[in-house]
Amino acid sequence: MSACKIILIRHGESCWNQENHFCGWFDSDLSKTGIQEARRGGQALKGSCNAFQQYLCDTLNPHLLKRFRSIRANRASLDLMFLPLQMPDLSLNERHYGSLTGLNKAETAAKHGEALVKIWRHSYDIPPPPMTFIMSLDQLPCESLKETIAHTLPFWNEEIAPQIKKGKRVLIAAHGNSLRGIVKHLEDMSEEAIMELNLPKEILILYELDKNLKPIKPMRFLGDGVPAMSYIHSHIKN
Ligand SMILES: O=C(O)[C@@H](COP(=O)(O)O)OP(=O)(O)O
Repeated sequence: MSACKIILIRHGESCWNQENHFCGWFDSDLSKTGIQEARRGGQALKGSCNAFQQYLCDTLNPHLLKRFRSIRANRASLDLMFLPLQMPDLSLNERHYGSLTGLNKAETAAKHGEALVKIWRHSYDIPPPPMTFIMSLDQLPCESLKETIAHTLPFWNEEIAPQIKKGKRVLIAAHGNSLRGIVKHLEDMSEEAIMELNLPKEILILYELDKNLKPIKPMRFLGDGVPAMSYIHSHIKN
């Protein structure tokens, strides 16, 4: 098998991102900026990836796909309907932010200190404080990145990897932390390195993989207005 390409894409800014709330599993709609970012992501997809054959997303994301489609209605130039959408899967959902869900990130950092909040946000195996009320017994009250990877990886191994190995070009749309989990797995990143990694929104992230599905080159950003690569190692905003 020759090198194959996959694209990862983090959704555009949601209203809760804009208001600086911890989102986790909360399904916030896109902000105006997020809609523009989705449009930019769509244009980049159209320009760069017309050979992509499978679109995988999480259960929180279908409304984002609808956004792509409504943007298409407004702008005849944008056509993403060619991409077959695999049924959204819970495995790609965002990390559960526990009792931080809905709190303001800056206020939480002011209350508990930047260092602790950075650990809650981006460490590998330290979860945020748990939710005190849970809806069902099989629901975790909060998740560390390690636990997120534990529910994402089987989907990668059982659904995504076989499609890539069959030669399909796969596009995965998901969230900041569920995608950080995939990147950690692909790049065998250390716990220290993953702590510093933050992915930009609605920027196409291209990986070229070998037959063992390991990157043969560093990730690349595609499209117009892409940030410098240094963005991903430094940008954690409150
Ligand atoms: O849950 C959230 O608040 C953000 C990421 O949080 P941080 O990694 O910035 O803490 O996730 P997304 O908006 O990508 O779904």
